[in-house]
Amino acid sequence: MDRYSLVALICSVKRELCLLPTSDDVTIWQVIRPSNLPNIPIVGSKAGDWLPLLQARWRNSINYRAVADEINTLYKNQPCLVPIGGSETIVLLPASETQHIASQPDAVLNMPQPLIQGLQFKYTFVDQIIIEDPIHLKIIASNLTHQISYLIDDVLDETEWGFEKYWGTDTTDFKDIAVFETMRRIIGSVTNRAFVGIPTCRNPGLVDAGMSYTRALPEEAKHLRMYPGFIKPLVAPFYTKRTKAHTREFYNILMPEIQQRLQEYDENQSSWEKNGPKLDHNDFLQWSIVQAKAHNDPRMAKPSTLAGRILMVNFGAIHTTSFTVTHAIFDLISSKQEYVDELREEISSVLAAHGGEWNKTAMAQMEKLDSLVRESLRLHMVSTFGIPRLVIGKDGFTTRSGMHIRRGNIVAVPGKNIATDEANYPDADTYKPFRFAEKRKDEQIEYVKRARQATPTTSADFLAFGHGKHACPGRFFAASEMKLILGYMVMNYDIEMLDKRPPDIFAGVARLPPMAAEIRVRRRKNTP
Ligand code: HEM
Repeated sequence: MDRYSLVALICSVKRELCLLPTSDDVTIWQVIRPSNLPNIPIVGSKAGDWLPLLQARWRNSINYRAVADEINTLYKNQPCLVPIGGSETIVLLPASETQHIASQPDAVLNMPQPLIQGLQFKYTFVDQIIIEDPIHLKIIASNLTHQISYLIDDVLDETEWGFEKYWGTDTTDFKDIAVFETMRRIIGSVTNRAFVGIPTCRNPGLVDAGMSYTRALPEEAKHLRMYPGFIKPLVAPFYTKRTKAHTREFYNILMPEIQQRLQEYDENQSSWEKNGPKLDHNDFLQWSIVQAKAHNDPRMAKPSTLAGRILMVNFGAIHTTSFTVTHAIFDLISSKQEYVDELREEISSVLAAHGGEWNKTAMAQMEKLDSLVRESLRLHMVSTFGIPRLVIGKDGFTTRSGMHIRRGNIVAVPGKNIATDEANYPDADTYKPFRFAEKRKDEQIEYVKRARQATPTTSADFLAFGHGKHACPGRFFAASEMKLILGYMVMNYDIEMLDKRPPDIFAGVARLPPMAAEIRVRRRKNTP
């Protein structure tokens, strides 16, 4: 064991015993303070444990499936503590608290803080101004979402390019395809088409650097979290070498495009100010430049800050979308050929009614395609826990049932269990791709509920995109992108059905698709 790991181990044991604080500020009181956690059952602990939190953390870390089962059977309707290696102990509240948590103000339950602390952004993200002033949230929620209908042609063009490049055009022989590996590349280019435009989006180095950054970050953060705040600045340079290197690669590829756009903006600024901006580029980078120039802090328009924002949105968008599309493909091809046929029928008839054009209205009418995406999100939420929030209110947080939780704790609800609860979804463990499309058509259900079955709609029973004011702002774009990619795939490729779905991978609180699994595909004849 090297000396860094030894210090990390000692610190993590001390933290378990509540002898060390979990925040970055160390005071004597924090060092000797008693436990801040509420006195409720601990998942993974056993009668007779001497150090129940520490022993449960150890057990939970080596068998995460057992944790999920225990929560589902014993703690469905009562709160519990979930200690898991590499993360804070979570105060898991029952499903009945979901709406109450989601509607709390940031000053009581904070959403970004668990993420910022959990991912140790202070050390793993180079430009802190992006964390402090996340204007990208507004750009995603307003520009990106409002521009979806204008971006459809670009997304389709990039989807075609990606499938031809990574799945091929051979209409004679089937070939083996690694689903996740090819999807992450296709989704990387498609998403970046909307972020930085063509040709930069097709640079494989850009997608690779963004994905490698996303992969390295949780691992580095896991090590850093084991240290108390005053040691972190000393050890961070050793632990963050990979994220720093991938950030540099990402910036180097983007810089020429950013410099050129900034120059173009400066040259045209006076005419744009007079006649309104004429945007040759309709993408996230251009919207960011316009926002940054209007901002009163000149640091916002620095090329490195603009590149950092693109890296941040790559981090939020590409892994999540690639995981979901991979799940959706495996779910579909491990089910029934009839489902594929039904989808093709729906897509063909809707496209025929729209002159063969994929547009916003046509896509809204593809309810089975939409339902299939939502069903896979329901069954395979990336994180087992929904809406994690840090209690920052100075008086703590009181649950709907009256339990008091002190400041500094992280609360969440069992998102995965909620999504597979029979009370919410009949036949909950069964994959029914058109479950939500059928609900939309069911006249027995009141109109408002029927209308709330589309993929991006969040609710207390559907937490794949979170819920409340911090629900994923990219979900409208993601839903359209996933529908286009999956729709294009079923219309243009034959895929050999599987007898059995390859199992998901459990990694801590995350549930990932079978990343290395392959399928057999062949381009369909007579496709455009
Ligand atoms: C299938 C794809 C996606 C999934 C499953 C997903 C899921 C999530 C979830 C669970 C959250 C946390 C919400 C909460 O705690 O209430 C979130 C937040 C976020 N997502 Fe997504 N996301 C996806 C795609 C995207 C895309 C495409 C973008 C960008 C275009 C994006 C940008 C963000 C951002 C910026 C946040 C932070 C929101 C905030 O701080 O208020 N996501 N996402």
